[in-house]
Amino acid sequence: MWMDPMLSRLNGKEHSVFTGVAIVHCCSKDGRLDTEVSEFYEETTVTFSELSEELLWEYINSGEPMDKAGGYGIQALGGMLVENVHGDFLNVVGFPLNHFCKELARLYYPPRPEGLRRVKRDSIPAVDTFENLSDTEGGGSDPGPSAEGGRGGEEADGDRSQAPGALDAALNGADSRPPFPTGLLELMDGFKASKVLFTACKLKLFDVLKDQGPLKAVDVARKLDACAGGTEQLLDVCAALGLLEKTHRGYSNTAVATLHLVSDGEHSLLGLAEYNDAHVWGVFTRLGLAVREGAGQARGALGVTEEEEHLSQSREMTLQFMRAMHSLSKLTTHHVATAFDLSRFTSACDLGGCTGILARELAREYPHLQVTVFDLPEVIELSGGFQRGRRQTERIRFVPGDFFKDNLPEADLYVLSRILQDWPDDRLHKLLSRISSSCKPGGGLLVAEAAAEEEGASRSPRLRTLSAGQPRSPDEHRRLLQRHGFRDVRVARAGDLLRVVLGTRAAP
Ligand SMILES: C[S@@+](CC[C@H](N)C(=O)[O-])C[C@H]1O[C@@H](n2cnc3c(N)ncnc32)[C@H](O)[C@@H]1O
Repeated sequence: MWMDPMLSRLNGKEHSVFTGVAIVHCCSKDGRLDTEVSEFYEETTVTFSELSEELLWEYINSGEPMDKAGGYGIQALGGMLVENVHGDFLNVVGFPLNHFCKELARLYYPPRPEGLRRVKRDSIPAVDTFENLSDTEGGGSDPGPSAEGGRGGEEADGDRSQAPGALDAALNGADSRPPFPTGLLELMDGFKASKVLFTACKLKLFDVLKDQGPLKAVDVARKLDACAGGTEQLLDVCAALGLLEKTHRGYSNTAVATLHLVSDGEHSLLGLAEYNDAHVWGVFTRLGLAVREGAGQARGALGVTEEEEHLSQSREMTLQFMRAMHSLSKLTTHHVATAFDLSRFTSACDLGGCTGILARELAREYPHLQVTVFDLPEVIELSGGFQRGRRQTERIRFVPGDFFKDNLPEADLYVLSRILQDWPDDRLHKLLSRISSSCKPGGGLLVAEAAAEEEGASRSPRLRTLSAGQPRSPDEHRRLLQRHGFRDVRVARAGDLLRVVLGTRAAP
């Protein structure tokens, strides 16, 4: 449409572009036509430049129509009309393409329940913009004053003019430029996404939205007692990361956030996020020092297990560690307890059993099993806090001790869940040899460890701690148990994260 009469009214003003889009998804089911309508709204603010009448006429006389689908053309000469865009640039040009693509992905590729949806890099707002966190308007793309329309103009039209060299290369069927290093750039940016997630968790953002969402940014800021500009940017990045939903009514939690990021959820991973932020983040910042000077010089990043380093520290840190282990274990205990039929055993001892969460699952799954949780005294002392609200079965008992020094409780099944990978070989062999001595012939050893990379584990087990131990292949696990007197060693996958190994103690 021609905008001449409107131009003089917009000159130097701020204007909101508000677009509503409905996606109608149709499919036929048993001869019936099913339809699903997904609607969303996108609001973007355009600040128009203050132009002299002379310049305005230059633009009007250029015959360049503002002919976008209900919006403004900001390409070529149109670029000089716009001073600032706050929000999605494509929405101004007439269609909120970024939001539209996200909606399509949500409709046709819903997030896998166990993982966060990775949103295409282009649509993730630049986290660097957090540098300007004041409440004054600062974000958004700036098409710049150039009469050529700059970057914005090219994107709006999809009319990317090719450099002569590129055209030659295309014609010759050869492009000498290296492929765009998307994966590498994502890797370099990844820590920002983690920090955004940790910060949102720490601020209890997902709790606020769970109880009161959807909320506008300014209301979230008020509830968090935080700066409005910074809160809005945090909310937008969380939305781009698939943690929040943004509509014209405000922000609300996505299903994955409701399930895993609110504090009182049955499947909450908040404890793990808090621990990673408070402890693991610091450990990894010392990685360079640990690599250069060795583990002894820079405790924490290499060679010293997480728990060894911090269990000697404060009670709060021990609790934080236990909350992290507890929330992670909740995802895996059922798989570990049921990977093999353990009904032939009548007593089990979970060495390093922490809060007792696996013990509870074992007791639930095997009604005749008595389970002992054996862990360091400071951990056992705090384990009571994790039993609240649940009926503590009489078949579970908690025993304090050090598995390197103290007598191991008697049991016909010993369990080591996520223990071996944290220890260097000498400690690991010491522990296995102590278990082997305590275990009677016919008894069992059940080991659950992170699956190694080659088995398609969703993330590298090595990355988990960069600790002194190492992830092992199924064969390596088999040999390890055989070396310590266990036979009939069987290996199974336990969900996405772990591998479970079961061996039977041979007669000496
Ligand atoms: C990585 S956590 C694993 C916790 C639990 N097994 C799980 O799968 O979630 C290691 C556990 O081993 C315990 N631990 C570490 N050193 C120990 C020792 N020397 N004796 C007994 N327990 C120990 C820690 O307190 C912690 O609970």
